[in-house]
Amino acid sequence: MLHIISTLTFYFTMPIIIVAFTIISIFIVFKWYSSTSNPKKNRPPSPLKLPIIGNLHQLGSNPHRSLQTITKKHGPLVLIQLGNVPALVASSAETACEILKTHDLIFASRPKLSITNTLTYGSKSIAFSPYGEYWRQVRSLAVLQLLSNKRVQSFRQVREQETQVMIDTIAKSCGSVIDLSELISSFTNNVICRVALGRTCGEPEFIDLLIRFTYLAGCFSIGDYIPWLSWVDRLSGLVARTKQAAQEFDEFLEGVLEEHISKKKMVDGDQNGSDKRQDLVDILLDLQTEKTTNFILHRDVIKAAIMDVFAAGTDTTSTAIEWAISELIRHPRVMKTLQREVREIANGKPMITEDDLEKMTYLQAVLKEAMRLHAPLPLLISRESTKDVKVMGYDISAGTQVFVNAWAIGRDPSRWVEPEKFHPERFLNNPIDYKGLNFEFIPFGVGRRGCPAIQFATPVYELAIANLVYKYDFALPEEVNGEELDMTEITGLTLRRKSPLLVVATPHFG
Ligand code: HEM
Repeated sequence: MLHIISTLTFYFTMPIIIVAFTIISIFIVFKWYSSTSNPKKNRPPSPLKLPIIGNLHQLGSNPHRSLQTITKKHGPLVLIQLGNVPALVASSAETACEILKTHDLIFASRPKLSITNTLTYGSKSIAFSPYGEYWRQVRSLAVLQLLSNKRVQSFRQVREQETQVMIDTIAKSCGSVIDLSELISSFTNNVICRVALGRTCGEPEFIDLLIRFTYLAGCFSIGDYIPWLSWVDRLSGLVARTKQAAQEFDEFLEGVLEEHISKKKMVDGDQNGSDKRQDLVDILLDLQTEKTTNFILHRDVIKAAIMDVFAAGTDTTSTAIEWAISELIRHPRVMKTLQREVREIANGKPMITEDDLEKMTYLQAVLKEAMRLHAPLPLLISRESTKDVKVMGYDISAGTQVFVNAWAIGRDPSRWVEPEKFHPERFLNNPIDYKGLNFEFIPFGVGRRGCPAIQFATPVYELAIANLVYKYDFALPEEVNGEELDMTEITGLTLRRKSPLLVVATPHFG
């Protein structure tokens, strides 16, 4: 009897549940669609989207490539939907110019993303802070005090010494296989650590922390796009790992500040003025005590500024070097032409110095070509519109996230002849540069939020590459042909090689 009643109840209630579920689902989808599309507005073309997630599933593991495919079909300005967040994708020089120049002010903010917010003291770093007075003050402080021509010059010795260390380390490999990716990472880390903190920081715990930190800064948090799914980030451990890395980095930076404060007391007390060499922390602490800026340098601001140099400066620079050397190994003709140039100009001296670099026109062309094909930050750093605006005649709402696909723009066939080919000659006798005037070539971004450290970064990688190819001939292990080098990418905070660059280096000078 009981069985019959429960079976009848099941048969009566089941259709009601199904109907209720269907009505609720239709309602949610309808609400979601009407909130993400407004028929009165002239929106840019969009690919078909799924309920709730929109186009999130189409981003894949290499979003710069997936977005290039989408724009090939729908045009150079596309509006996609990432969960609840509309996102504009610009993939041509013209659309990038509209966003980064014509409407620079409206697109000068950054979206608040939970991971970088936790890692950078509540978005206090220059790179991730929203547009406003705080960002203006801290960026102009960095530009004037840390990244000026004079300051960059003062770190010349550090760059030259660390290049020498890298070259000497390779010399010790005695023709065996070396992991050039690891060596290059440790070279850029050493340069940045010495410039920022006055010492190298090769302790395995710190290297591990830096790897975790940069990995997390490039991670995607589902809660940023579909807030009611933010529990997924907690469940996956992303939130806990981010908090842990932020705390460990803070402890490290606190130690660095204390070290510098005690050293400063000793130097100030020493009338003979013993060691007066200044690193970035010294400069920031001096500014804090002198109160020469009308901006109060709280401890968190100093720590966030140091973090900027690590987060924005290490991976980007090492990635640029890694790709350039990879392309050279794959293109023996280009490698030979470059080696001829640097070897003629250096003329047998022990090391190439920064004075030699500007005479090396082919080197400049090689580096630009490598950067065109492998922008270290392929989608720059995402922006956010602060007002409703019209772009190329389309209506873009305030709060839209913006991706400028610098990687796709560098490979746009309407701008570049045989764009997929590594052909440095295209940059010889050609004024195109990455300083922000040529929108077909923007690996450093452009405008108010463009990279403020071009002058800082270029001598680091130019010097490294010039000396590597000057001192050594490179081959792949087991006599594999250079042309066969695997160039698979992996996207994180930067776009890196998936597999480490393993090479055999033979000294050129016996
Ligand atoms: C090859 C090396 C580098 C490349 C390709 C690069 C590229 C970039 C790009 C694409 C952006 C975002 C631009 C935009 O949104 O328009 C950026 C921002 C930034 N970069 Fe670099 N960068 C490099 C090295 C460095 C170094 C060495 C530092 C520091 C010492 C640095 C500090 C910054 C900072 C602080 C920002 C944020 C600017 C802001 O939001 O106002 N970068 N960089």
